Amino acid sequence: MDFRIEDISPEEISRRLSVVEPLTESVRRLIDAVIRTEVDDAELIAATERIDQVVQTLRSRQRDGSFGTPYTPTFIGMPWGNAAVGARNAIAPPLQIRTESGVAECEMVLGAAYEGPGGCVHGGVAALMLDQLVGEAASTDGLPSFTGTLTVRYLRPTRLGALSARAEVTGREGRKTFVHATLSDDDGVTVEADAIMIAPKGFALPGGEVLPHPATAQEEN
Ligand SMILES: CCCCCCCCCCCCCCCC(=O)SCCNC(=O)CCNC(=O)[C@H](O)C(C)(C)COP(=O)(O)OP(=O)(O)OC[C@H]1O[C@@H](n2cnc3c(N)ncnc32)[C@H](O)[C@@H]1OP(=O)(O)O
Repeated sequence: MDFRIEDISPEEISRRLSVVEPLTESVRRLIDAVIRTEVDDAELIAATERIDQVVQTLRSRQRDGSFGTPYTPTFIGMPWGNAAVGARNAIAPPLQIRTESGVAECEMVLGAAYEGPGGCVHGGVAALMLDQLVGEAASTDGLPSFTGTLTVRYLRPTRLGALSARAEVTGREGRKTFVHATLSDDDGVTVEADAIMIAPKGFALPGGEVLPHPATAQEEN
């Protein structure tokens, strides 16, 4: 995993987010509109041309490859291309995750873009959201962890609409953190998951230097 440092202030992060988050929301509205529109073919073709013009403008200056996760020197992460929570990623579900020691939770409203079985949330989307939540719950002590194993049980279909999710650390063993998570609608839990999260041994800087992971350092001492 590459580890890139970008030396910017929290104020500069907020300024950048204040510009890109409305853009991402606008693209989310576009995705929903494309799925649900009933305009005629001529309007669809005209819309395609207008959207392609916007894409061309955005591509006039573009980074190579993916966005990555830059960190500030004080370890504020900027995972803005992330598939689950990226502030610049309109295909990410709209999640505002809150964390406290060993716990991560959020409410969300999922629309047409997240459909699997008719009218219901796609199982992969449910797993994506729970994967992110278990990762954030496991990382609340500042030791980021990878998902080693994620076991998901779909108890009943999850209707699209207003939902909530919660993950809680249930145990730790060396570099392993055990986390239980649930996705719920108004009638209760629809999906539950158990994860074994593993703190990696270190982070590779672009130059090849590896920063030791604090949990590994504890193991070695
Ligand atoms: C810098 C500051 C940041 C600040 C804070 C930021 C917070 C930021 C929030 C992030 C939130 C992310 C949420 C998204 C989470 C993903 O989506 S992560 C992406 C999906 N996962 C992956 O790509 C992981 C791929 N796998 C790997 O990289 C490696 O296999 C792993 C998981 C790092 C383990 O490798 P390793 O360290 O070499 O493991 P190893 O030494 O063999 O084993 C260590 C222990 O783990 C066990 N283990 C190993 N693999 C597994 C496994 N797959 N399943 C179960 N147990 C396993 C072993 O049995 C062993 O157990 P013990 O013998 O100690 O009891």
